Amino acid sequence: MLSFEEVASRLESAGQSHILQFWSTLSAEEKDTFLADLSQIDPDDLREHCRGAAEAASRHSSPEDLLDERMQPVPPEFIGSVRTSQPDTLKEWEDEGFLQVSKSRVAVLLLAGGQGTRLGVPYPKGMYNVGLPSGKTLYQIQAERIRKIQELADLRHSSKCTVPWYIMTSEFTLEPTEKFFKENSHFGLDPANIVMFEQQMIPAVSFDGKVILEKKNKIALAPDGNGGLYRALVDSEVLEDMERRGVEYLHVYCVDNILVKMADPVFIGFCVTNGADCGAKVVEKAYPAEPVGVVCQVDGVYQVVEYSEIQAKTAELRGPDGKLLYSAGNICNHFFTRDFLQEVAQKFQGQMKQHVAIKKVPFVDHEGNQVKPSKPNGIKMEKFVFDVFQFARKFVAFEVFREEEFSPLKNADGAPVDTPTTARRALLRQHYSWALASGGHFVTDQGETIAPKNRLGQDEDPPAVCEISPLVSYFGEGLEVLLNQKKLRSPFILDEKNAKNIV
Ligand SMILES: CC(=O)N[C@H]1[C@@H](OP(=O)(O)OP(=O)(O)OC[C@H]2O[C@@H](n3ccc(=O)[nH]c3=O)[C@H](O)[C@@H]2O)O[C@H](CO)[C@@H](O)[C@@H]1O
Repeated sequence: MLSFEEVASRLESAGQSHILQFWSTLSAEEKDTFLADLSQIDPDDLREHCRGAAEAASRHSSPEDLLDERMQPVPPEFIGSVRTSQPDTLKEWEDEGFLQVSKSRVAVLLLAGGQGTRLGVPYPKGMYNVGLPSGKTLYQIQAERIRKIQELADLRHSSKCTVPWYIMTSEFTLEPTEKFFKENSHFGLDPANIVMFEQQMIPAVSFDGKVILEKKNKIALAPDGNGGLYRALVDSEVLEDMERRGVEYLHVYCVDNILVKMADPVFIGFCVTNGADCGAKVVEKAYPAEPVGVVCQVDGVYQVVEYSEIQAKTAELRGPDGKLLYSAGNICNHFFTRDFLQEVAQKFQGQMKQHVAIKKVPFVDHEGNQVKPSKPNGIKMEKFVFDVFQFARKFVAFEVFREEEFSPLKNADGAPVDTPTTARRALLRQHYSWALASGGHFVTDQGETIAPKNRLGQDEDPPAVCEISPLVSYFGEGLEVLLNQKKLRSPFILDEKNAKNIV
């Protein structure tokens, strides 16, 4: 730890002496922790960060910052699609994916360092229970899908494979996530195959380029965006861990999509077969203002233009077929080879774009009072995970059906979309349709038939409640033998235990 004089001189050289303005009012203990925090900061990096943030904020949304004029849609022939591909082709991709999984070459990597501000819960989003009959949280669902995909690959190839689970957390989410996993016995997974690591936190900056003080002895810090992944992979030696385990392919995904197909063999197989080093799953965008990034080209290079950075008039453009021109909606499910990640970490990480977010950042005023601002007062700089697509030798996009693979939890109930209610409904609709397709018939508690409904309206709950554990079926497979010609009493929960009793 540096001395007070050393820290003071470093902060002065970075133009940030105000950080110590309350020093004389702090207790000995407060001084100690503050000094320890400040000793970690490199003055050159800090000066550069503050200068860059203020400059980027002043340019924010200025015409030269806009990408709209330089965008082109992805040519349809560059998108693989579950919708348009022949069943044989899909099966070939799936076989290839399962082969790679069975050889323990595939890992999943969860981006879980976000603060989940829109959902408004004080704990990590993965711990959220959307109110399924089983009460399972997002983390539990994901863990069980990993267990199932391992089991399915082992059955096909008589293997004993592992799909390691890498989890990127931040200062906000690491401790509660670790605790939650321990309390839940890692949901039946071997803890040796769960690797949690932390992304970097960076200071929030005022519009005049000064670090914001959150408390008298604490600067306001925020995670550096999900693109902080690439630095964290190096800092935490995660790439070495992957190499040691023989992992070659990564499925990177965001925490809040209740329908996420962990280590999806079809997607992995599609990317591997096409020799891609980088890939993105997309769904057709539902409406122009939907808050999803669009996969497209900018100056001929593949990238995602984030929903916060596209102008409404561009998002509303339609092609001759009447469909949105920019319709390849990013669902934050990416494929990377380990080699590609290695290359990004070594060569390109420093070139990644910094995105500006103007936010309300709580601060202390000159008198030392804590203030919650009513309007935005600070700049947070973020990197985005998809900003490495431009460095890929071969980038591919893969279109999947929204109702099968995408229902994100972003907002609290009461909002019109992406809430606990819509996530729960999406999962229960899927499981209901799997049960019907497997020949099951739903009945009420009194044994009366519930008329099956093969087509449900967009916001419609299924007429019967059915939840199928991922430990029984990963994506609808293997259910005929359990459910065909069976009367299923709603609410029907199919878990490992009653699956054994049925057979
Ligand atoms: C930058 C990015 O990927 N944007 C995508 C993200 O938007 P969206 O704005 O919804 O992104 P979120 O803020 O929810 O973050 C996505 C994921 O990244 C994680 N996270 C976020 C910030 C951070 O510093 N560290 C971190 O790990 C979050 O925990 C989450 O798992 O999902 C949408 C689909 O649902 C996509 O259409 C957007 O293109």
